[in-house]
Amino acid sequence: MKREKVLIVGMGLIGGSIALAIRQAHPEVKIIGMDTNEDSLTLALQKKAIDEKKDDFSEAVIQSDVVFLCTPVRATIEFLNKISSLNLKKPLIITDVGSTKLEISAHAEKVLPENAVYLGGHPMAGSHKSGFIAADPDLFENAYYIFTRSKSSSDEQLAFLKDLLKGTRAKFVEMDAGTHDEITGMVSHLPHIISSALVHQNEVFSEKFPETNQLAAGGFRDMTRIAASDPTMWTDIILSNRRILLHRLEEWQEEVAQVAEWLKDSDQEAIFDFFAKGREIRNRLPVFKEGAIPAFHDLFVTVPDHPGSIADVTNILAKENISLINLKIIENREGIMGTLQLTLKSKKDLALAKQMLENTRQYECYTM
Ligand SMILES: NC(=O)c1ccc[n+]([C@@H]2O[C@H](COP(=O)([O-])OP(=O)(O)OC[C@H]3O[C@@H](n4cnc5c(N)ncnc54)[C@H](O)[C@@H]3O)[C@@H](O)[C@H]2O)c1
Ligand SMILES: O=C(O)C(=O)C[C@]1(C(=O)O)C=C[C@@H](O)C=C1
Repeated sequence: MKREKVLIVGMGLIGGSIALAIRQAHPEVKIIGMDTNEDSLTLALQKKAIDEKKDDFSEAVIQSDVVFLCTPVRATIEFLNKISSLNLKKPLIITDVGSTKLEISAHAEKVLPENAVYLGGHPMAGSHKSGFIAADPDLFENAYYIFTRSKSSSDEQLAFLKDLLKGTRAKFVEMDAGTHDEITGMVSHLPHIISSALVHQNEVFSEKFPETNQLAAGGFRDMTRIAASDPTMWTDIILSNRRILLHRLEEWQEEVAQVAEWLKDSDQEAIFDFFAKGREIRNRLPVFKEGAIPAFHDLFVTVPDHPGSIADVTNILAKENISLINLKIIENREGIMGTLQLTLKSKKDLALAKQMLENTRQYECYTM
């Protein structure tokens, strides 16, 4: 098996992070990038995550030894269709990073030509951020990276892929595609639906009470961070896992209806048990081991309310060469301190930005 040329289609958050991780562990590998977003490709070239960019998918596949499909699920299925009509002259390993596995792997088994073997992949780490700008070689460190094997794949091919991905420092696990979709439906897809539903409910509510958004504190923010994720990606995911999610949504409605019943009855004991058991279960969840890096690096800075205070903050960062992925004013009331949310590229940049801003004694900084 050769790994001279790797093609990554979709140079966004996940494709970009994979390119950077392969680059770190295997600098000799030639990485070709493809994307419809020119900005992501240009940045990937600048950061040397890829050696070249290509427009012609068929030509790029034919030249490659390994293809990573890192696009939204629907596009990934379309790319499998395109590969099915190619006349491959050498063996090809195809993998993907899609958040669902059953539909993609069944399709790959059905359409792929003789010389191609498919191994499904899904790194269980990510973010609500999109594009190469948010890519990070350490994104998958200590995270689970799930493989769903196709019948035609061999142990040797799986070992080869793991070695190619060793720079991710992820923990590789295997499971069947059906189990994968059940589990991710529960712990990833359902929470994204609930988070967006909460944001929608609040939008209608806040028309009547306009102060609502200013007052929303940690609880609402924690619950709704993932509602800021990419809509194409999430439309594809939930339609691809439709059957399973319809069950989970039914159960969710029962959970919520039960709480409403207890409230109607002012059933203090049942409500207490609900929260007590909830806390106990939440506290039992395994925590990220030392070294695991959250997928985003947000620093919250309280700034005095005077003209030019945002520029003062960005100037301090610029002097240290710290680049910002995003800057958001999340609280700004006249006459009092406001809060800025600065999104930084890495844990290192976050620590440096915090230190520099705190050194001025003008800003209070915190992370969540
Ligand atoms: N974001 C996460 O947390 C996360 C985690 C694990 C897996 N995933 C999965 O990874 C995949 C990519 O997600 P992401 O977060 O990197 O999204 P992203 O938006 O950051 O990147 C996707 C990239 O694919 C490109 N693209 C879309 N259609 C294309 C096409 N037809 N041809 C070429 N390029 C195309 C987009 O321009 C974009 O740059 C999705 O399938 C998603 O389900 C996401
Ligand atoms: O942290 C986030 O923002 C994510 O949504 C990451 C997350 C998740 O649900 O945990 C999202 C989709 C993936 O397929 C895997 C991970």
